[in-house]
Amino acid sequence: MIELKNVTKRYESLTAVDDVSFTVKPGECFALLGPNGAGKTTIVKMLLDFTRPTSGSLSLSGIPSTLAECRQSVGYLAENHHVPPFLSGWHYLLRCAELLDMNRSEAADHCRRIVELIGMQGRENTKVSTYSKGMVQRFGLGAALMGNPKLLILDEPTSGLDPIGIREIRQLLESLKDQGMTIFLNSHLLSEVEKICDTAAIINRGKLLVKDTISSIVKDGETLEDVFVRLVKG
Ligand SMILES: Nc1ncnc2c1ncn2[C@@H]1O[C@H](COP(=O)(O)OP(=O)(O)OP(=O)(O)O)[C@@H](O)[C@H]1O
Repeated sequence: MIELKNVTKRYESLTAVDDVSFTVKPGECFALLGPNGAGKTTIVKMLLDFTRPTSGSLSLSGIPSTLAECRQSVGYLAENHHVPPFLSGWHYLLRCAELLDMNRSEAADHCRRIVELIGMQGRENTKVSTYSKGMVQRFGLGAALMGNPKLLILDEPTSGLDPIGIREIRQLLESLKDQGMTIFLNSHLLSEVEKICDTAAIINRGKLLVKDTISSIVKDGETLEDVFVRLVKG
């Protein structure tokens, strides 16, 4: 589903991503982990073609990341995604659907399905300004799901959320995963990653330290946080 082959990204003298290769298979729930400045967002930006690698290549569903068609089945939720507070959640989703060239009645049918998927039935008609951060994030995820993606790319989906909001997003991601969605997420919340994800990669200063199943990375008696600290501190 996702393949990085010897990807390097330099910003002048800084090597933000250094010869990174890994794959994420269809149906996998994958977390890209690393300390601040490790290169996680730079990898996401290259997958979305917001920036291009200095060398190496990235592909989605076998199609190079530089070609727009590779993102036809991709939903993306940026870190600190903004949902206009003066709209209702329903109107926000409806606007997103209309941007996808659906007519009003198709858009309404589709949005009803999305509202159900994100578990916001009964709350969709109140203004976003009255929502908790977890609810706002659910609507952000709803927008990312609008084009019926097969792959979701989420940059820090639980950033700034309280434990209840974090749990809401986890439950939503678990249900999407059960429906066969491939999920690629950047996160600092290692305990959450351990609960949701099948596989993870840890990068530090642009270099890949490990990419494997969580069960292979985390040995008996350890947590993902223990492994993370051990590998990153070297
Ligand atoms: N446009 C840019 N120009 C110059 N340097 C950049 C640019 N974008 C990122 N960097 C640098 O590249 C490195 C990797 O940044 P990146 O944002 O990918 O890290 P990150 O792992 O996502 O960090 P965080 O967890 O803090 O979001 C950092 O040193 C950052 O300062």
